Amino acid sequence: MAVFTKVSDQDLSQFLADYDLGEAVCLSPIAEGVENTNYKLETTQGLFVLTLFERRTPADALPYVVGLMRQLDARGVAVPSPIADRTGTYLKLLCDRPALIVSFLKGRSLTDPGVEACKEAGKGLAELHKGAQGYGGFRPNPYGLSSWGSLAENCEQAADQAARERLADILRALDWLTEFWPYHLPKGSCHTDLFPDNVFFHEGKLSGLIDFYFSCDELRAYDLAVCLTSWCFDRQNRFIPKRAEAMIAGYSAVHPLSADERASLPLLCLGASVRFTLTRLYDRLYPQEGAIVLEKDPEEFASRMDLFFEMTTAGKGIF
Ligand SMILES: Nc1ncnc2c1ncn2[C@@H]1O[C@H](COP(=O)(O)OP(=O)(O)OP(=O)(O)O)[C@@H](O)[C@H]1O
Ligand SMILES: N[C@@H](CCO)C(=O)O
Repeated sequence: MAVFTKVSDQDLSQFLADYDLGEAVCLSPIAEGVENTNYKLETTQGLFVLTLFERRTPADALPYVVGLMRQLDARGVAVPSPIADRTGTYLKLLCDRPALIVSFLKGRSLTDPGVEACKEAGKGLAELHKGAQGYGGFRPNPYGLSSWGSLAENCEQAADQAARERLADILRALDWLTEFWPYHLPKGSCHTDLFPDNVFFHEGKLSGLIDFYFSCDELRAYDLAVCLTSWCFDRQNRFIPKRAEAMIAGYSAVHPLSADERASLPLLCLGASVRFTLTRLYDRLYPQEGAIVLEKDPEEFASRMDLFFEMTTAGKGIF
């Protein structure tokens, strides 16, 4: 359960006084997530999500995120609608944290998505990329390639023996990535964290994309690689090529994917698995005091990193 910051009834009623959302009925902590504090907020006018942004989501990044969500929402992509207060302000302070209210979306995420769900997710990502076209904001990726070296150094400073061994693999992968990163591929506003837990399904159809707080300008094919790396493994952590095939087909049906982008996918999947191994390792080595949070296992992505390293260095395609 990710609750880093507790909001009292008094804090909440003062906060809500600026909005046209009626009176608070119930504020309940949300049991998923590792990054920010999330509450389900019920008011006399309906259901919402209240997010307080924590250490990986700095206040100066949020106008980009909210602007992107508003554009996607306006273009009919299924994302939560940001809610403004009476003065038209979306981002406010609550308990000394930047805070945002968004609409509550229907549906549930899948814990073990099959081939059809992977296809839908590929389509959903492509709709997001299409809907983001022309967005005027700019945010470099705070957790992109250029950040991985210093994240690894920070991890090294607090590493135990097991972490040290993994860091050696990470550094080896980083050398490869630095040498061959395909900077020339097309960029756009990307989600960069579209894991299965950030995609909702309702009655068998994709019903919502959430958690835009890492959104930034990135290679679009890297965004697809994040999805491949997080959706296309089974519960035993085995890569399922049919899921990857369906996801790429779903994406390509909505948004073009060049031969060059496609050929770069194994390397970009290696990058994505390095990113998530590192941030998970960092969170394990530097836990936040007083936080209620379910730790995510760095090994899950470290073994995916091994697989994509092998694929990339052997010059194999994604299947
Ligand atoms: N708009 C929404 N509508 C309904 N439920 C939501 C919404 N936003 C978030 N949630 C719920 O809150 C949970 C956590 O949200 P979110 O993924 O944004 O948190 P996080 O801490 O950033 O997590 P992550 O570990 O994925 O980065 C989601 O898994 C979902 O159950
Ligand atoms: N989706 C990420 C958390 C956000 O950094 C993970 O599962 O590690």
